[in-house]
Amino acid sequence: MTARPDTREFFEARLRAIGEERYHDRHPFHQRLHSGDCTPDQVRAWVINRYYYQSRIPMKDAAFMSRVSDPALRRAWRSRIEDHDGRAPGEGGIARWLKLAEGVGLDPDYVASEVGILPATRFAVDAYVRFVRDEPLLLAVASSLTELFAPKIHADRIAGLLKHYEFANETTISYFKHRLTEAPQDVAFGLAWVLDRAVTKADQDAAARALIFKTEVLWAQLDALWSAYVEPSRIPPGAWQPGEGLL
Ligand SMILES: O=C(O)c1cc(C(=O)O)c2c(n1)C(=O)C(=O)c1cc(C(=O)O)[nH]c1-2
Repeated sequence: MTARPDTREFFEARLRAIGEERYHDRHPFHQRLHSGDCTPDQVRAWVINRYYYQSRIPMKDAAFMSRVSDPALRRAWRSRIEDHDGRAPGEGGIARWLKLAEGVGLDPDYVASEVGILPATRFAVDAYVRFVRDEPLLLAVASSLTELFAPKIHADRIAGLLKHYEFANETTISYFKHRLTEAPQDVAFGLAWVLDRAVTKADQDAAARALIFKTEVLWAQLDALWSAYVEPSRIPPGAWQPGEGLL
């Protein structure tokens, strides 16, 4: 006998519970960052490594769209690429991230060169891009649903950075301000899409696992940062050394 699927409401609650338990707002690195306890070099390490995640998001969205035959789904998805790449040079999330990089004293060209990224960051982020490229579309969309939990972390980050760090101002936090409006639109669409399609127990279980996988992609990046740049600091060969890539 096949197991009975969850109701739509129960399944949504199950997805949300995954965020409650596993989203990276619970990671000690974020708690340190948002409460003002990171040193300038720890903030820089976060900005450098997180750039790699940012840079791969539009690539994974392009990989996703390349597999979609439904024009309506592509139309709904494509704003994600423009959010990050902008419509002209100097616009969009990647450019805004590089403003943050400058604000913390990093040369944006160094950050954009992707030199010095931690090995585990690269592995985790590349695994996300591959997952979205290779897995069924339902799981690819489900893996984006960590964005359900992102507005809270972005709001906490804006407040925490403005309160505790001199570099924080309208320009340097503008990436996060934009995400406050972009992410809820994206995720409302993605959530409805997943809830409409994950109607068997097997699909619901697989979608929940995809979301867990994504929380692990995010968590692993912060574990890597902690291990390299917080006590006891063990910077892997080839990764960014404090003092490098400064303005
Ligand atoms: O600052 C964060 O904690 C955070 C988390 C996530 C996320 O949950 O994956 C994203 C973002 N920010 C973000 O800015 C962003 O553009 C984004 C896109 C996606 C995605 O999976 O498509 N996640 C996230």
